[in-house]
Amino acid sequence: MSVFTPLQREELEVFLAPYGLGRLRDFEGIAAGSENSNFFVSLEQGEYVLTLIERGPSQDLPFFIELLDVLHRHGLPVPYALRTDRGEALRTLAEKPALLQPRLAGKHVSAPNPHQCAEVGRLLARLHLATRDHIIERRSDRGLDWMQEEGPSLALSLDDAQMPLLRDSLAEIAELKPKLLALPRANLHADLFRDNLLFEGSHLTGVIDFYNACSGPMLYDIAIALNDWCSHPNGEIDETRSQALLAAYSSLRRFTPAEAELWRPMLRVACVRFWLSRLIAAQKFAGQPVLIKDPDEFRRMLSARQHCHSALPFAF
Ligand SMILES: Nc1ncnc2c1ncn2[C@@H]1O[C@H](COP(=O)(O)OP(=O)(O)O)[C@@H](O)[C@H]1O
Ligand SMILES: N[C@@H](CCOP(=O)(O)O)C(=O)O
Repeated sequence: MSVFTPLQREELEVFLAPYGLGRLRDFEGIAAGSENSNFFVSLEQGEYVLTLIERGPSQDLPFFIELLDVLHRHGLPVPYALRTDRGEALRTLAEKPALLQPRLAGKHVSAPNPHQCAEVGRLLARLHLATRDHIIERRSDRGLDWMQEEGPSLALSLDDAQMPLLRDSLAEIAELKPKLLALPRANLHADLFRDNLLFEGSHLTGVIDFYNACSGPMLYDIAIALNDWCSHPNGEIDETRSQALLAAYSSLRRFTPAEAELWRPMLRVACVRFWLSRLIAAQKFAGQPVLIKDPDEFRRMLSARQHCHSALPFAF
């Protein structure tokens, strides 16, 4: 699944020629992923990934290209867009916007250890430090406004046991929104899940899938990552992994008192965001051959975040 647009060898050869990376050796569609068509492409000069953008805000592609250029210049292992001999990054193939990027080494980790969580924390801090002084503005299309728009009708579709949890969380978001939006900002990955990072052992070798990247409160990015990297299956936080991630982050950027105060609510906001998007996806793609992630994972997490004791280290 997830090659929505198959490619012929001849059209790919024509597309690749202006990059000057040698002849096409081989290519294959990538089964993982759910949004775009991705291909591993082997050329004489190395290994690459070709992405055809299938859906989503294609008018925002210049934002993603610029952000990835900035992060690449700061030494982060990101899939920046390669340029042709005419300097073009964003091109067209099979009538879709197309980008060629370096193939990053490594594999996804499904059961992370504390060392890997510390790498995630350092990576996030580096991403935020690289962008906070020159933020490239992009409003998230799944931000607080979106949660407030989509949440109430989705709450009505839940059973009586689940509805109050979502309804109360939406009320908390409405109450805290001005404070949340006033937190220190930077560019965010905003989807730093396990399936968007690559590792070789405990060494982080790649961060991919920037299509949710935006500008916003850094704390939100940390909460999104921590929920996915440091939770038990029942939704409770794994304290060892969580402390490893937060300590590594704060060794590069210290947390502020406002961030410390809003940390637990922010963990809940990050749960609501993905609970809602998974509920929507489950309704929209029901019965279709599309990877549908379990919405209930975030219901359990949100429930566990009602009474969690997680705290940020070293806030001043
Ligand atoms: N630059 C890259 N280097 C190595 N692997 C990549 C790269 N980009 C994508 N992949 C692989 O392709 C898969 C799907 O990519 P992803 O960006 O998550 O797709 P989608 O946008 O469809 O969700 C990833 O899980 C990863 O295995
Ligand atoms: N990582 C997310 C999927 C990305 O979010 P989306 O809103 O762009 O679908 C998840 O695991 O739900």
